[in-house]
Amino acid sequence: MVHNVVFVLGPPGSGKGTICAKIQEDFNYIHLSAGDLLRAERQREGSEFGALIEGHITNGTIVPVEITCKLLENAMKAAGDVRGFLVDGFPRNQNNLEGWNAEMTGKVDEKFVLYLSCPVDICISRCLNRGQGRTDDNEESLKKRVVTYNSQTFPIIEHFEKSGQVREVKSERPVEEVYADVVKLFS
Ligand SMILES: Nc1ncnc2c1ncn2[C@@H]1O[C@H](COP(=O)(O)OP(=O)(O)O)[C@@H](O)[C@H]1O
Ligand SMILES: O=c1ccn([C@@H]2O[C@H](COP(=O)(O)OP(=O)(O)O)[C@@H](O)[C@H]2O)c(=O)[nH]1
Ligand SMILES: [Mg+2]
Repeated sequence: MVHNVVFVLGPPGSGKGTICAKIQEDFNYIHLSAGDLLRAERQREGSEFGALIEGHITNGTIVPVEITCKLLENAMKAAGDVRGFLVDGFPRNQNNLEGWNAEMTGKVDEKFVLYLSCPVDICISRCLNRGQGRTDDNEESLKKRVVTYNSQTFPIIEHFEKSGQVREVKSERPVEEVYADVVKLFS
């Protein structure tokens, strides 16, 4: 079975998780947050990757694609017959993109990339107020995450832009306004 996939990218705090949860509610798309899958794997009893994942998350660096892609593919297989998947926060760099293409080509139909763009100062304050007790929502980690986003992840958005696959929605606005524009992409 070929899985429909929409990538959801944007800086930390741009609202990827929030918007994906709303899309999942209103459309038969399943939200797969790569970050959430990694945090779950980090906690999993007997995981051999726990410490490695924790190090990357605290440092705002990016976990090797072999780990993340496997978690994503397992989640897709477990979901059964749905309209598609919102792959939230992935691919985050060239390694992720190449690994995903090598493993998933022929298994997925990439519909488009939803890019939530938002000024970095707003993103940082949102993360600092997120209140989810994450080990990376602090000034030090956020500084590193923004450097990683600018140097490694934004070039991936530019890659998709070259083939006209990017749908940008400005997300510094209130959630309702952002979501009203996002809905048009799924209707
Ligand atoms: N449009 C918005 N306006 C104000 N706050 C928002 C908006 N979208 C998300 N938030 C809040 O900002 C924080 C980060 O949102 P989240 O969805 O976790 O972003 P991301 O997954 O891109 O890091 C959360 O506390 C969320 O409630
Ligand atoms: O495909 C991914 C997704 C996330 N991460 C790591 O998990 C952290 C948090 O990612 P998440 O998407 O949850 O952060 P958000 O953008 O939602 O704040 C990132 O900074 C990375 O360290 C990763 O290595 N690969
Ligand atoms: Mg998120």
